Amino acid sequence: MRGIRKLVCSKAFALGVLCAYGSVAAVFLAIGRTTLSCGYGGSNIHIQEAARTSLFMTTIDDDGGDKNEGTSSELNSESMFMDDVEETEWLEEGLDDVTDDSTGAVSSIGEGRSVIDYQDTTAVKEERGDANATNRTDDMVSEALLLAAVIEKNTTLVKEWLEYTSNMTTRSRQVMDDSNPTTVKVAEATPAKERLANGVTTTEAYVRVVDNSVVEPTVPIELRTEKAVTIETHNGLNTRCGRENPVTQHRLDCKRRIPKVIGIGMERCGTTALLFLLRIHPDIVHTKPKDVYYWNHFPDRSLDWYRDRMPISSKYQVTMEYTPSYILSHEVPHLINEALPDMKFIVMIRDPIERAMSSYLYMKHSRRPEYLTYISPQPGDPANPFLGLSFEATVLKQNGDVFEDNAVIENALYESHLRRWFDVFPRKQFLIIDEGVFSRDPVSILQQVEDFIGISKFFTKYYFYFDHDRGVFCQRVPTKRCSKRSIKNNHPPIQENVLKKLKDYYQPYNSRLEKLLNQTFPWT
Ligand SMILES: Nc1ncnc2c1ncn2[C@@H]1O[C@H](COP(=O)(O)OS(=O)(=O)O)[C@@H](OP(=O)(O)O)[C@H]1O
Repeated sequence: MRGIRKLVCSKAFALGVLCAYGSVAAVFLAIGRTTLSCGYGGSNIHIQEAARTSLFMTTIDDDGGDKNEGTSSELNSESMFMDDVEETEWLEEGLDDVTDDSTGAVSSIGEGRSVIDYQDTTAVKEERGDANATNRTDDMVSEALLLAAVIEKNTTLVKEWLEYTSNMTTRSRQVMDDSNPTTVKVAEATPAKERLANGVTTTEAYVRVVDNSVVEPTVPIELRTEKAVTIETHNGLNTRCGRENPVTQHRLDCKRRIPKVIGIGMERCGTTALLFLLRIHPDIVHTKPKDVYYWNHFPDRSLDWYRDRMPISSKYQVTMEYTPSYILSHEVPHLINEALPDMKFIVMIRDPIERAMSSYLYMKHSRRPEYLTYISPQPGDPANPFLGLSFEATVLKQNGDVFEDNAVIENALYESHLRRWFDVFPRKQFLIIDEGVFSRDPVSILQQVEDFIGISKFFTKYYFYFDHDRGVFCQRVPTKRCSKRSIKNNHPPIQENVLKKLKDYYQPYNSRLEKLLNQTFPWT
């Protein structure tokens, strides 16, 4: 049965907010009803309505079956949500150039502001007329604030919501209790569909509220506006540590933490892109730049030193660092195991020949001497020995054999590298990702990462778009960002005879890898 309650907030000023809880959390506004307010801390929330805007909400019961359908294909193309999105470039080499404005990202929805006016909570209580009214009122007010924040993209409301939820009574306070690992959490508001008819744009959004005491509180909301409004997602309202709110910082226990997840490989396998896309998850924080090199370059320094390299996180977040060169080390697995035996590891791998070409091009273009010696120990021009050396001359010795000691080749012997780690840690502590799958369908991979790390389910296709010029998926919200330099498959062709030699060389390693991982790869 599909649902049922409809809310209209039109030219007449708004109205009321009711959140009904049962098997679903439902929210609706009613025209001309009691005006409600959130009477906490002496402050009321008033949102003014602009003329000619109507807001129309429909909630759908959870047996509707189609709550999340339609969120993918429609969102895969650039839509009206892109209109006023700023594009910011990011660099492959590091993420430190990227300003993180995703914290509590809120922006004006522009014209067509809707109005919600929350007044007396007791009215809600009377309306409900049952014994649990007080707790429910708290929930209702919380939901109302949240919705207002979602709809209005209003920073003040977001803060109000955070403050309010931290002052909630009984059941909700219990939820916020330190001993309880989960908390009331707003995960997302995801626009799912958009229709334009008779000059009216209708946007359907899904608001996901994670609350460990409410079952299935996903609330689909339909917004109908006479003018197009931009609905974007605000991430992690109550899990991220903000800069300007000491109360919230205290509640979230904001401090630096040792990572729970480390990306250990492989270089040139999309590791920067993975971390970059992961970063919009409200439950993840990561180092900038991504490589820390603690375990392989500074193992004599203390764990406190390592911790100091980490970003500030809340107690609801997971800290990550990604140093792809760790996987090559013989000592690092043992060092980590001694100090942090429960560590989880992410390893990205890729067609070894593609990886070799990517590595070659990267080293060659970087022109850094330490890289150039990797390309080939065969001297060329004495003044600049490796510049201009071809891929073929880099991967093959003068006698035509594969140059197996060369890092461009050797790093892609995934099976032997992984085996050293599997000897030390249980297999279940590793997530192995094929870059080919990641580049085609990053959302499925990001969802696997969510499961692997054990964080909330957040990722949908809404957050990403495919950049046809670069050939890669990029971040869509809160701002549009993409790799500056990545142009996928921009590799020069490899001579047939060299390609065959490389395929033959990697073949036994690749089949051992498939056995080790009990998994097949298109490039084996
Ligand atoms: N979104 C996305 N999806 C999939 N793959 C992507 C993406 N963005 C970048 N790339 C490709 O990743 C390659 C760089 O890998 P790394 O970031 O691991 O390189 S590094 O080790 O940190 O230098 C590099 O590969 P090549 O272009 O073949 O060199 C990038 O193109």
